[in-house]
Amino acid sequence: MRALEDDLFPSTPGKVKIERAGGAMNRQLHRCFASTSTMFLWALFLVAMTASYLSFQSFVDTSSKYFQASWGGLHWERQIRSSAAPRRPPGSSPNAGISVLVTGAAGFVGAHCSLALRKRGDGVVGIDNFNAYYDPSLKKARKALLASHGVYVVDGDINDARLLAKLFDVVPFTHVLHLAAQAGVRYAMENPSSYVHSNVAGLVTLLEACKSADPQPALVWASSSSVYGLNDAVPFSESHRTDRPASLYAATKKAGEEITHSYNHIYGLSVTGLRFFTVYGPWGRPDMAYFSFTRNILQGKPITVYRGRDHVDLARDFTYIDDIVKGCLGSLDTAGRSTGSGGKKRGPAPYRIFNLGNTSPVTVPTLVAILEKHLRVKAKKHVVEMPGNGDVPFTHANISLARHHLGYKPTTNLDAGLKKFVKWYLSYYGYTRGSSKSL
Ligand SMILES: O=C(O)[C@H]1O[C@H](OP(=O)(O)OP(=O)(O)OC[C@H]2O[C@@H](n3ccc(=O)[nH]c3=O)[C@H](O)[C@@H]2O)[C@H](O)[C@@H](O)[C@@H]1O
Repeated sequence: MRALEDDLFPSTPGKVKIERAGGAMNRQLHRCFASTSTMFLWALFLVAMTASYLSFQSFVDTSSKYFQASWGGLHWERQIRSSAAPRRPPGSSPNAGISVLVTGAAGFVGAHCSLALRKRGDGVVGIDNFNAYYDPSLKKARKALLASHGVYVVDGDINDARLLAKLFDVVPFTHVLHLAAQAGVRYAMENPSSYVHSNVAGLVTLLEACKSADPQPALVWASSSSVYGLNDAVPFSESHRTDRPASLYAATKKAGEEITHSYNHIYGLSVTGLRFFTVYGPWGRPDMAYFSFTRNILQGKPITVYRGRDHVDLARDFTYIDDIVKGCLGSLDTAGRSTGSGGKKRGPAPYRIFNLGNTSPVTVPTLVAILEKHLRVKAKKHVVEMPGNGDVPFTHANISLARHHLGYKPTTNLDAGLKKFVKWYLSYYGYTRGSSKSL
């Protein structure tokens, strides 16, 4: 047995060695195990530390976001309520007065409409994201002008569903005048996603808030003459084709018309879409031709005048801001009620589309000649073929429908309107006739 044992487990130095080696190995394994478990504990400790650090960071982030948020809090809510309260002049009906949420209130048309609504005693709350598409200081100046008339403009984005829900929570708005958008026909080739972000995603976020609000507001919003695209039947009438947009900008505005229709159909939201025709005037948009031409002419810089095929001048149905404001307010006043509440439709609601134009197109060279006259400076014109950038050769509005339903009747021609614009421009940018900055 022993021999067998010795055979099987020979008492050899090797065995002894093995035994010794096994003991050393055990000790090593033990040590190794001990150090592994120490390492494991350390790792656990580190993971726990990292996790608690991260959750502390996220707490700090969340709370600092909360504390830094430009909206929220009791004081903010008081400002919103006060701005939204109609203040009809003494003697008028106590029930009169609507409460309007104006998106894009620090924009050109938004600021003018907000002011006009406030002046006639309606409640107005604005929202604007003050983006840098053009000089935000002009938007801030418009905001300051509105503030001096008691209109509060929230610094926020229409894509912020929480902010919109909060606004509808604080105020039962009767109307939404939706003017926030990524504007500009040619910029769509440079920054296409900004058009989808504001004109499609932002619109849907706003519609979701409107449809869920109780009461549901009536919506009036800015579409565009650009939806007529390649349509060449003139003057452009609401019954004409709008399925051939010439630019992404136009396509997003056309999409907006379809999207608002679906919300009207499903949720009973009252919708009025307004197709604006090249709106201009004081406090205007620096990216538009009349504005940038004025700046360049005054600075002695050349202007680029596009010309259509076969040397035909481009023409626009330029529409003065005061006429557009009347069309917007007329739309708010005649918008039927939304029928739904809390996201449920209770019956059919109005869906309307109107052209808001001037009905007398003017060529771009004539626009330049009028500016030269009012500025008393000759322009350095650089005439080039119209690049394929989404521009259409002309626009011309038929406004019969708006005249009939809104009492819309434009009264300012391009010469009179540009005279007012130039007066504002010179004063706003500090030009005085005869001074060093003079004409
Ligand atoms: O009516 C509309 O739907 C659109 O009107 C304007 O678009 P647009 O008519 O292109 O206005 P401008 O950018 O002021 O251009 C007016 C005319 O001047 C021309 N132009 C523009 C810029 C320039 O450097 N040179 C030039 O000849 C354009 O081709 C166009 O014929 C607005 O910019 C859009 O936001 C709006 O939706």
